Amino acid sequence: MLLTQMFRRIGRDTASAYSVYSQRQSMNSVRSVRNVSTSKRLRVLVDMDGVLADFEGGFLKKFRKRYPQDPYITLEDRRGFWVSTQYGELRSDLCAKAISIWESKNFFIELEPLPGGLEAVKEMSRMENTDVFICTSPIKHYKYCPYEKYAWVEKHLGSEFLEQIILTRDKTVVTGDVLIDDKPDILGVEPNPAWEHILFTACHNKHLPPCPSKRHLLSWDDDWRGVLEDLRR
Ligand SMILES: Cc1cn([C@H]2C[C@H](OP(=O)(O)O)[C@@H](CO)O2)c(=O)[nH]c1=O
Ligand SMILES: [Mg+2]
Repeated sequence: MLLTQMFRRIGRDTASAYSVYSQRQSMNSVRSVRNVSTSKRLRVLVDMDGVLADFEGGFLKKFRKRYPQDPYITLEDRRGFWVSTQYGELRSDLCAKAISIWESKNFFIELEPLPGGLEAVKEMSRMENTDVFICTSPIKHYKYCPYEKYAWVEKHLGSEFLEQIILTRDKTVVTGDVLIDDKPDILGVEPNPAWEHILFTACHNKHLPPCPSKRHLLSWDDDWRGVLEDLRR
Protein backbone atom coordinates (compact mmCIF):
# COMPACT_ATOMS: atom_id res chain seq x y z
CA MET A 1 0.00 0.00 0.00
CA LEU A 2 1.22 3.45 -0.89
CA LEU A 3 2.18 5.66 2.01
CA THR A 4 -0.52 8.28 1.09
CA GLN A 5 -3.25 5.57 1.00
CA MET A 6 -2.10 4.30 4.37
CA PHE A 7 -2.31 7.75 5.91
CA ARG A 8 -5.80 8.25 4.38
CA ARG A 9 -7.06 4.96 5.89
CA ILE A 10 -5.57 5.77 9.32
CA GLY A 11 -7.33 9.15 9.10
CA ARG A 12 -10.67 7.49 8.22
CA ASP A 13 -10.36 4.90 11.00
CA THR A 14 -9.41 7.57 13.51
CA ALA A 15 -12.36 9.72 12.45
CA SER A 16 -14.89 6.86 12.76
CA ALA A 17 -13.37 5.71 16.08
CA TYR A 18 -13.64 9.29 17.31
CA SER A 19 -17.27 9.54 16.17
CA VAL A 20 -18.17 6.30 18.06
CA TYR A 21 -16.26 7.62 21.09
CA SER A 22 -18.01 10.99 21.04
CA GLN A 23 -21.45 9.35 20.60
CA ARG A 24 -20.74 7.16 23.66
CA GLN A 25 -19.55 10.18 25.61
CA SER A 26 -22.68 12.16 24.81
CA MET A 27 -24.89 9.15 25.73
CA ASN A 28 -23.01 8.91 29.02
CA SER A 29 -23.47 12.55 29.73
CA VAL A 30 -27.22 12.24 28.93
CA ARG A 31 -27.36 9.28 31.34
CA SER A 32 -25.46 11.10 34.04
CA VAL A 33 -27.72 14.15 33.69
CA ARG A 34 -30.68 11.77 33.97
CA ASN A 35 -29.13 10.10 37.00
CA VAL A 36 -28.77 13.43 38.73
CA SER A 37 -32.45 14.16 38.27
CA THR A 38 -33.76 10.59 38.55
CA SER A 39 -33.82 10.58 42.30
CA LYS A 40 -36.49 8.32 43.78
CA ARG A 41 -39.86 8.40 42.04
CA LEU A 42 -42.46 9.78 44.40
CA ARG A 43 -46.19 9.09 44.58
CA VAL A 44 -47.93 11.95 46.35
CA LEU A 45 -51.50 11.58 47.59
CA VAL A 46 -53.21 14.91 48.22
CA ASP A 47 -56.43 15.07 50.19
CA MET A 48 -59.22 17.29 48.92
CA ASP A 49 -61.50 18.73 51.65
CA GLY A 50 -59.51 20.80 54.12
CA VAL A 51 -56.40 20.69 51.89
CA LEU A 52 -57.48 21.80 48.41
CA ALA A 53 -61.16 22.68 48.96
CA ASP A 54 -62.45 24.86 51.80
CA PHE A 55 -64.96 22.46 53.42
CA GLU A 56 -65.07 24.35 56.74
CA GLY A 57 -65.53 27.82 55.23
CA GLY A 58 -68.14 26.55 52.75
CA PHE A 59 -70.02 24.76 55.52
CA LEU A 60 -70.17 27.80 57.83
CA LYS A 61 -71.36 30.11 55.07
CA LYS A 62 -74.20 27.78 54.04
CA PHE A 63 -75.15 26.81 57.61
CA ARG A 64 -75.58 30.47 58.59
CA LYS A 65 -77.59 31.18 55.45
CA ARG A 66 -79.96 28.23 55.91
CA TYR A 67 -80.32 28.48 59.68
CA PRO A 68 -79.92 32.21 60.43
CA GLN A 69 -81.66 31.93 63.83
CA ASP A 70 -79.44 29.14 65.13
CA PRO A 71 -76.12 29.42 66.95
CA TYR A 72 -72.99 28.54 65.01
CA ILE A 73 -69.32 27.86 65.69
CA THR A 74 -66.77 30.29 64.27
CA LEU A 75 -63.76 28.79 62.49
CA GLU A 76 -61.63 30.12 65.35
CA ASP A 77 -63.66 28.02 67.81
CA ARG A 78 -63.75 24.82 65.79
CA ARG A 79 -62.38 21.79 67.60
CA GLY A 80 -62.32 18.16 66.45
CA PHE A 81 -62.47 16.79 62.91
CA TRP A 82 -66.21 16.08 62.67
CA VAL A 83 -68.24 19.29 62.32
CA SER A 84 -71.51 17.54 63.25
CA THR A 85 -70.06 16.28 66.56
CA GLN A 86 -69.20 19.79 67.77
CA TYR A 87 -72.54 21.19 66.54
CA GLY A 88 -74.35 18.33 68.33
CA GLU A 89 -72.51 19.25 71.52
CA LEU A 90 -73.60 22.87 71.12
CA ARG A 91 -77.24 21.80 70.83
CA SER A 92 -78.46 18.32 69.99
CA ASP A 93 -80.67 19.30 67.00
CA LEU A 94 -77.73 21.08 65.33
CA CYS A 95 -76.03 17.78 64.49
CA ALA A 96 -78.69 16.86 61.90
CA LYS A 97 -78.84 20.44 60.66
CA ALA A 98 -75.07 20.42 60.08
CA ILE A 99 -75.31 17.13 58.16
CA SER A 100 -78.10 18.56 56.00
CA ILE A 101 -75.63 21.15 54.68
CA TRP A 102 -73.05 18.80 53.14
CA GLU A 103 -75.74 16.37 51.99
CA SER A 104 -77.28 19.14 49.86
CA LYS A 105 -76.87 19.55 46.13
CA ASN A 106 -74.03 21.91 45.15
CA PHE A 107 -72.27 21.82 48.53
CA PHE A 108 -69.09 20.13 47.28
CA ILE A 109 -68.95 21.72 43.82
CA GLU A 110 -69.27 25.21 45.28
CA LEU A 111 -66.40 24.89 47.76
CA GLU A 112 -63.74 27.55 47.25
CA PRO A 113 -60.17 26.43 46.62
CA LEU A 114 -57.85 26.91 49.62
CA PRO A 115 -55.02 29.41 49.02
CA GLY A 116 -52.12 28.03 47.00
CA GLY A 117 -53.46 24.46 46.77
CA LEU A 118 -54.26 24.31 43.07
CA GLU A 119 -50.94 25.96 42.16
CA ALA A 120 -49.05 23.51 44.39
CA VAL A 121 -50.75 20.44 42.88
CA LYS A 122 -50.15 21.70 39.35
CA GLU A 123 -46.49 22.38 40.12
CA MET A 124 -46.10 18.97 41.76
CA SER A 125 -47.60 17.23 38.74
CA ARG A 126 -45.04 18.95 36.48
CA MET A 127 -42.13 17.82 38.66
CA GLU A 128 -39.93 15.08 37.27
CA ASN A 129 -40.46 11.63 38.84
CA THR A 130 -43.56 12.71 40.67
CA ASP A 131 -47.01 11.16 40.41
CA VAL A 132 -49.76 13.15 42.08
CA PHE A 133 -53.14 11.73 43.02
CA ILE A 134 -56.06 13.44 44.70
CA CYS A 135 -57.12 11.00 47.38
CA THR A 136 -60.51 11.87 48.82
CA SER A 137 -63.36 10.21 50.71
CA PRO A 138 -66.94 10.67 49.55
CA ILE A 139 -69.71 11.00 52.15
CA LYS A 140 -72.02 7.98 52.32
CA HIS A 141 -74.95 10.05 51.11
CA TYR A 142 -73.75 9.52 47.54
CA LYS A 143 -76.39 11.38 45.56
CA TYR A 144 -74.26 14.48 44.85
CA CYS A 145 -70.86 14.21 46.54
CA PRO A 146 -68.91 11.78 44.26
CA TYR A 147 -70.15 13.52 41.09
CA GLU A 148 -69.39 16.96 42.50
CA LYS A 149 -65.90 15.98 43.62
CA TYR A 150 -65.09 14.94 40.04
CA ALA A 151 -66.71 18.12 38.70
CA TRP A 152 -64.69 20.25 41.17
CA VAL A 153 -61.42 18.70 40.02
CA GLU A 154 -62.33 19.23 36.36
CA LYS A 155 -63.40 22.82 37.03
CA HIS A 156 -60.29 23.82 38.97
CA LEU A 157 -57.54 21.54 37.66
CA GLY A 158 -58.74 20.53 34.20
CA SER A 159 -60.05 17.34 32.67
CA GLU A 160 -56.58 15.72 32.56
CA PHE A 161 -56.65 15.64 36.36
CA LEU A 162 -59.73 13.36 36.32
CA GLU A 163 -57.20 10.54 35.75
CA GLN A 164 -55.61 11.35 39.10
CA ILE A 165 -58.64 10.96 41.38
CA ILE A 166 -58.76 8.20 43.98
CA LEU A 167 -62.16 8.07 45.65
CA THR A 168 -62.10 5.82 48.69
CA ARG A 169 -63.57 5.60 52.16
CA ASP A 170 -60.40 3.83 53.31
CA LYS A 171 -57.16 5.66 52.48
CA THR A 172 -55.02 3.08 54.32
CA VAL A 173 -55.36 0.61 51.43
CA VAL A 174 -53.97 3.11 48.92
CA THR A 175 -50.23 2.93 48.26
CA GLY A 176 -48.17 6.06 48.04
CA ASP A 177 -45.10 7.62 49.60
CA VAL A 178 -46.94 10.46 51.24
CA LEU A 179 -50.49 11.52 52.07
CA ILE A 180 -51.09 15.21 52.74
CA ASP A 181 -54.30 15.26 54.76
CA ASP A 182 -55.97 17.46 57.40
CA LYS A 183 -57.49 14.52 59.33
CA PRO A 184 -55.28 13.79 62.34
CA ASP A 185 -56.08 10.07 62.53
CA ILE A 186 -56.39 8.22 59.24
CA LEU A 187 -57.50 4.72 60.05
CA GLY A 188 -58.71 1.75 58.05
CA VAL A 189 -58.20 -1.97 57.51
CA GLU A 190 -54.46 -1.61 56.82
CA PRO A 191 -52.63 -1.07 60.13
CA ASN A 192 -49.39 -0.06 58.36
CA PRO A 193 -50.22 2.14 55.39
CA ALA A 194 -47.49 2.58 52.79
CA TRP A 195 -47.58 6.39 52.99
CA GLU A 196 -46.27 8.82 55.52
CA HIS A 197 -49.04 11.10 56.74
CA ILE A 198 -48.23 14.80 56.60
CA LEU A 199 -50.82 16.63 58.69
CA PHE A 200 -52.13 19.69 56.89
CA THR A 201 -53.14 22.41 59.33
CA ALA A 202 -56.83 23.29 59.44
CA CYS A 203 -59.07 25.23 61.85
CA HIS A 204 -60.16 21.97 63.54
CA ASN A 205 -56.65 20.56 64.15
CA LYS A 206 -54.47 23.59 64.88
CA HIS A 207 -55.02 23.38 68.65
CA LEU A 208 -53.96 19.77 68.95
CA PRO A 209 -50.80 19.15 70.96
CA PRO A 210 -47.88 18.86 68.52
CA CYS A 211 -47.02 15.30 67.59
CA PRO A 212 -43.20 15.24 67.22
CA SER A 213 -43.18 12.07 65.12
CA LYS A 214 -45.50 13.60 62.53
CA ARG A 215 -44.55 16.17 59.91
CA HIS A 216 -46.86 19.12 59.37
CA LEU A 217 -47.61 21.56 56.61
CA LEU A 218 -48.99 24.80 58.03
CA SER A 219 -50.42 25.84 54.66
CA TRP A 220 -49.45 25.70 50.97
CA ASP A 221 -47.03 28.56 51.74
CA ASP A 222 -45.11 26.13 53.90
CA ASP A 223 -42.12 24.23 52.50
CA TRP A 224 -43.94 21.36 50.75
CA ARG A 225 -41.17 21.21 48.12
CA GLY A 226 -38.60 20.59 50.85
CA VAL A 227 -40.77 17.83 52.35
CA LEU A 228 -41.00 16.07 48.98
CA GLU A 229 -37.25 16.39 48.38
CA ASP A 230 -36.65 14.91 51.82
CA LEU A 231 -38.93 11.95 51.10
CA ARG A 232 -37.15 11.31 47.81
CA ARG A 233 -33.85 10.57 49.56
C1 LIG B 1 -68.56 15.18 57.75
C2 LIG B 1 -67.26 15.82 57.39
C3 LIG B 1 -66.66 15.54 56.20
N1 LIG B 1 -65.48 16.12 55.87
C4 LIG B 1 -64.85 15.80 54.59
C5 LIG B 1 -63.75 14.80 54.71
C6 LIG B 1 -63.88 13.96 53.44
O1 LIG B 1 -63.17 14.55 52.37
P1 LIG B 1 -61.60 14.45 52.15
O2 LIG B 1 -61.21 13.02 52.21
O3 LIG B 1 -61.38 15.05 50.79
O4 LIG B 1 -60.96 15.29 53.21
C7 LIG B 1 -65.34 14.07 53.08
C8 LIG B 1 -66.15 12.87 53.53
O5 LIG B 1 -66.03 12.63 54.88
O6 LIG B 1 -65.81 15.25 53.70
C9 LIG B 1 -64.84 17.00 56.72
O7 LIG B 1 -63.77 17.50 56.40
N2 LIG B 1 -65.44 17.29 57.92
C10 LIG B 1 -66.62 16.74 58.29
O8 LIG B 1 -67.11 17.01 59.40
MG1 LIG C 1 -59.64 16.32 54.35
